[in-house]
Amino acid sequence: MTALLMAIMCAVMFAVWRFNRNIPGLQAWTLSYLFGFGVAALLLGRDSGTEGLHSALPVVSTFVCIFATAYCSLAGARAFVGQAPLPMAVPVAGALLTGGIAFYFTVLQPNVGLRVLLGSTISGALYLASARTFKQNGIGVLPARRLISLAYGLHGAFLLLRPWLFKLGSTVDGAPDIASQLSHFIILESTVALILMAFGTLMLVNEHVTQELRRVAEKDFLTGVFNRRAFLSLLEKAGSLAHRTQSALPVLLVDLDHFKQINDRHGHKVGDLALRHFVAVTEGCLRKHDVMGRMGGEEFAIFLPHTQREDAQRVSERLRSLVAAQPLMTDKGPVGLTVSIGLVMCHPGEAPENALHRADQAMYQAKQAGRNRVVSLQAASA
Ligand SMILES: Nc1nc2c(ncn2[C@@H]2O[C@H](COP(=O)(O)OP(=O)(O)OP(=O)(O)O)[C@@H](O)[C@H]2O)c(=O)[nH]1
Repeated sequence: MTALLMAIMCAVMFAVWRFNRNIPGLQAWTLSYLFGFGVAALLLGRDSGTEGLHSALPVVSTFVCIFATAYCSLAGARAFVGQAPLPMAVPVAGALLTGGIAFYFTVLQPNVGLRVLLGSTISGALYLASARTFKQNGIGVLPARRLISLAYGLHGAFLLLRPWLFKLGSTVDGAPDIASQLSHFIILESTVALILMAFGTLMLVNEHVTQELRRVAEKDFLTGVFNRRAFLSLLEKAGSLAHRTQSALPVLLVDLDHFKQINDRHGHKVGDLALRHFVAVTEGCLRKHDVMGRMGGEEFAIFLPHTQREDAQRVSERLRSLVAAQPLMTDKGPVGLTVSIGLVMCHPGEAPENALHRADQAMYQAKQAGRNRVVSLQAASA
């Protein structure tokens, strides 16, 4: 039954991976289930009484497959949360060590207890490391990470305890019966843990796809900042929050100067690079909770929550001078950029579109006054 379940989960994981190859970690998790199926098939061989598992090769293979199952889970977790892959030497050394332990305690110094203790400790530690990887990366906010981290953690802890359960079982009356029941329990536990992990993995896939869809719907493809629609909706929310506290919200409209000339002189590709460069410079100048969006073409809007007019004025000036001081470096030399900025305060109760319209007027005045400057409009006209 376990082998059948593993085969089904393996096929499901493979199908999911085949259609979602860009999801980090999924390939490693699919491999993990493949090795898990290998373990179940090898154990099935033993249950049906084949000769094989009495010799060293199947025992070594089972141990290496158990190690590979656990290692691929960790590799998947690391890839999913964006950590660098471990050097290839780590899994190779781990597989050799596990295989060596299995061989040594099967052929040279037969000792099932020590063999199981060492093998379980290695894979238990790997599952705990997988749980820790998710715990350190957003477990609090994302339910899929909570589930998979719990499944990895519990399974890891159980693997570490397993040899001691056997030891305890062997000291009570009716030891052979207890050992056999423990074996069945262990297989049951592994099956349940692997099913939970598979559910967790599928939920993670769902989380990733949902985040991707949200990103595509909300973000500007070229620069990665919010698109116009998403920016306006965030501005509306921030505006109503500011309305509750009766505070004004600074809104900036930033337009790159003579951008058409950059495209004409250096080509559209350099124009695109210039837009990205501008966004990078701006993001370096803003705080974490400031929000930026691309309104279209070479026009961007920014709002600065919890900021007074004087501070917003300082931020605008700093942004203007930073952009002017940091040209885009290309193969053919630096390409200078400047921006014209319109700054207004979105007053409590004012519609975001109206504030943006006023910021646009301020920006237009900055253009008219010679560009590369900030114009701040004082009062709402609506
Ligand atoms: N490379 C690139 N160019 C773009 C993009 N979107 C809009 N543009 C170009 O941006 C230029 C904007 O030109 P204009 O509206 O005349 O403005 P400008 O040249 O910046 O002049 P001022 O705003 O008056 O300083 C046009 O040539 C558009 O083709 C884009 O995504 N990539």
